[in-house]
Amino acid sequence: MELLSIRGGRRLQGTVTISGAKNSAVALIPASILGEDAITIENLPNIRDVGIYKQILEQLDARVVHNESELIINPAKMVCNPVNNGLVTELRASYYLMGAMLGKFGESCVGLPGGCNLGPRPIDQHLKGFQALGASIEQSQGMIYLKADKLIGAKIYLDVVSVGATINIMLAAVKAKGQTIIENAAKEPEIIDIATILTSMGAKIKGAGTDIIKITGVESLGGCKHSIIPDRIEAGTYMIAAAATKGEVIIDSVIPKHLEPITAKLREIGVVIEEADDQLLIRGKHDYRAVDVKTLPYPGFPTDLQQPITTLLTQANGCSIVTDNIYGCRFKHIDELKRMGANVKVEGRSAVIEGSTCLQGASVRATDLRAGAALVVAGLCAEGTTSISGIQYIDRGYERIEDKLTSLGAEVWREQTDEQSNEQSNE
Ligand SMILES: CC(=O)N[C@H]1[C@@H](OP(=O)(O)OP(=O)(O)OC[C@H]2O[C@@H](n3ccc(=O)[nH]c3=O)[C@H](O)[C@@H]2O)O[C@H](CO)[C@@H](O)[C@@H]1O
Ligand SMILES: C=C(OP(=O)(O)O)C(=O)O
Repeated sequence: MELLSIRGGRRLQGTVTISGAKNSAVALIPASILGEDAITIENLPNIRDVGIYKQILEQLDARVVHNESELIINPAKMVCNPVNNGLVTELRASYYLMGAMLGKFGESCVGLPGGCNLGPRPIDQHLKGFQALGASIEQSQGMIYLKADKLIGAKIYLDVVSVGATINIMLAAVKAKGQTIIENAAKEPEIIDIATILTSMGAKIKGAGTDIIKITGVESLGGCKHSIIPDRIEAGTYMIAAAATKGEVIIDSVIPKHLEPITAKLREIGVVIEEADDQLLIRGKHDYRAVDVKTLPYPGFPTDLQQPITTLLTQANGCSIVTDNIYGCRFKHIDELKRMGANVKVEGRSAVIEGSTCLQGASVRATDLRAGAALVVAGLCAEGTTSISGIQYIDRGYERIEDKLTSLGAEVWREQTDEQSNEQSNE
């Protein structure tokens, strides 16, 4: 079993460069199959989810060339086979193959997605969108089969604001006949990123980043070159880690606007933050205030940072309440934080944190990606050594985490133990 071990208590200092966004990368890759020509994706994060997507496309006979942070995808010879192997359950974003293959071939047969187990994660809004565009839907043995003789633009009102459904419907609609209108669309920066690549390929999309997106279908799409936006969740994680260790860190290559919900909350806690063009300077303090955090769709506070900020709030004086309005069960990290001495209890969809606590190193288990991030932050500010198992989850979304932290002065290393992992799959 592989462990990530951290000897805590060191202030993080220096500069960390943020990679391209995971949640963009895993949508840009399937978006690339919609064109007739090759697509080049730059600023690609070197993370596990990207590696898995690359394998899935290769199994469908797309030509994929990967050079460090660049991916070239040529879908010319791609085939419309069922995608039913274990790979689709390794990540959430495999659901984008449904929309992308439906848009490209008029049909798709894809297994139900995996991704972090955060409680129920239905895809009913994706399916409602495909159906509105004219697709028939059959579900059997964990596979969703979609087919449309012709996709025709439609007006689709999403019952819940969903990142995945918004992007998936865009992918299916860019080549549909006529106009598609997505109402109550998600507004995350990653949605704009996907609209940008599709537009560069020749699609007609208006309103991405607002809650009404209008897509006018085109006959065909071509190739282009696209650079992925910075990962606001990776950036937020390093901002929180810098604050938790009372460090002084420059978060480089970011879009500060995308980080506003996080910057505002950290300032409320007492962290000093200075903004420059594409950098943020985080200056930690010794005294933090307890605050309440409520996750919401963008531009609200992101659910993907709910777990790491819970760790930071163990270092604040008083009682903080962190409520997850997106995933009410996203609290598997709490039992692990308790092993490290945190005084936290879960009440419904909230974590109630009494601080401040001097965390103690322990052996803990990452049960999902951001639970892993929360435990890394805890390990960095704890006394003694913390050993985290389940690091395949952390590797889903953080590029070279131990190198980046080491360059900031942390003592972090990977190690193999003889112990067998009793990890189940993501599901
Ligand atoms: C690959 C990717 O981009 N993952 C992100 C994406 O996940 P994902 O796309 O799965 O999340 P959604 O935005 O779709 O989910 C938001 C909420 O809507 C619900 N819902 C969603 C779809 C649906 O058809 N029916 C339904 O009820 C979900 O259960 C959840 O409560 O957005 C989440 C919310 O910001 C992030 O945590 C994930 O990191
Ligand atoms: C929940 C996450 O990812 P996914 O949707 O890919 O499981 C995440 O990035 O925190």
